[in-house]
Amino acid sequence: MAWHEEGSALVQDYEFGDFAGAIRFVNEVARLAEAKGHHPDILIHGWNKVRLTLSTHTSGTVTDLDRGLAADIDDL
Ligand SMILES: C[C@H](O)[C@H](O)[C@H]1CNC2=NC(N)=NC(=O)C2=N1
Repeated sequence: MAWHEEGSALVQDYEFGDFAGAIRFVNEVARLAEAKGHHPDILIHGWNKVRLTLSTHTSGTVTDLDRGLAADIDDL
């Protein structure tokens, strides 16, 4: 999977083996976001799927803060 632009945001979709796997991933992302002070929109759907949407609230655009968080999420 890869990040792609949707509107003025970076988006990536994930699928896990089960709901617990999706929640574990979301918790890892949450810890990362808290540490960086920069947060994605997180959608948990379809039992085992997660959609992360990244944009910078203050500008309404994709900034290096988003690109940096995306790269760190890829390293999880
Ligand atoms: C006060 C707090 O640090 C700010 O509101 C942070 C929180 N997390 C954030 N996350 C994102 N994606 N964009 C922001 O502009 C932003 N601002």
